[in-house]
Amino acid sequence: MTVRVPAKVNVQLAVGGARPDGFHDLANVFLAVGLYDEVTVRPAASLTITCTGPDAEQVPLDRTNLAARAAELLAARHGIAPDVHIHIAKDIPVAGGMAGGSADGAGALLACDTLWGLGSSREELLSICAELGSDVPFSLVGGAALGTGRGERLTELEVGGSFHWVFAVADGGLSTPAVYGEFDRLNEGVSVPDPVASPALLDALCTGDVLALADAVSNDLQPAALSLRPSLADTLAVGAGAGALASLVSGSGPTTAFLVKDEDAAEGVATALRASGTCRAARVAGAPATGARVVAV
Ligand SMILES: C[C@](O)(CO)[C@H](O)COP(=O)(O)OP(=O)(O)OC[C@H]1O[C@@H](n2ccc(N)nc2=O)[C@H](O)[C@@H]1O
Ligand SMILES: Nc1ncnc2c1ncn2[C@@H]1O[C@H](COP(=O)(O)OP(=O)(O)OP(=O)(O)O)[C@@H](O)[C@H]1O
Repeated sequence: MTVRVPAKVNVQLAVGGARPDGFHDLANVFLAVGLYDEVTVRPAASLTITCTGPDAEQVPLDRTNLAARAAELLAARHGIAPDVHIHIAKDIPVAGGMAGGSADGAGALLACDTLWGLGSSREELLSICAELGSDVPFSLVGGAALGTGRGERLTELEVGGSFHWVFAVADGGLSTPAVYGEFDRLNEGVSVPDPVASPALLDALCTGDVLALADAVSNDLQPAALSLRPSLADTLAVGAGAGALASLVSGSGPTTAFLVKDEDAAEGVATALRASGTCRAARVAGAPATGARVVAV
């Protein structure tokens, strides 16, 4: 049973002050992009995981892997043993701010639910996703959605066209809690406003207007990611100089995202990024992408 799950970019990430539970309230506009992990599950004597792909050695193969946790949570809810082998074919950068681990969690959940014939409702699956992590519900749903609360409460959004993106993959990852911690440090003594979704941005998604979307994108975690990884400013400058309509850090980074007009512009920006030596790789991807779905039985 194989499930394909997309990466995400946050076209708006408005971050409120730290909550008593350590999380931050968000207005998080997710857009699924066409870079995918594939999660395959098959019956086995016990729960085991393997992973292949360019970043595979950075992926934990124990029970802390979000795919393993998804299988365990689903099995526990149904009083069965999580005896599956999970294989992750990983193409989403690890610790890159593109929700790669979340994609694997959502993928394993859907794959196990299908393999075990449980037929869980969308609501049941989404509630397990929210338990796994703030980004996991969106990995299941895909397309575009506004996430509120800590990002797990989703309202699906209409997208009136397709968008072209280039992603610059950085050397090494950034820890999501460390980036939120740096956000708190940079905002110490400042009254952080409640996060609100931008009407102009939602409108640009709805109409498929790339220029309006480029004007409206924003990421409140970008200053924190740049503070922890100042070299990302060079990558952003290369993409902007090569004609990207918008250049921003993807979520908590360190992947940087470049919105471009069309496929030709994407190739131009990707070539400039590769030649610049400011990133490890440049990947072209379209959006919106569909959420987790079974691709092979
Ligand atoms: C940066 C984003 O990727 C944007 O979509 C997400 O907000 C992060 O989502 P995630 O990786 O699924 O994060 P979780 O696994 O839920 O939380 C990891 C850690 O990130 C911080 N965190 C996460 C989400 C949130 N709304 N506020 C936070 O402060 C907390 O320190 C938390 O302990
Ligand atoms: N299946 C998985 N794939 C990758 N990392 C995982 C997985 N399960 C757990 N992890 C752990 O989670 C950490 C963050 O990895 P991940 O690729 O999800 O980061 P991210 O894309 O920055 O996340 P997000 O954008 O949701 O904040 C890794 O360093 C790793 O220790």
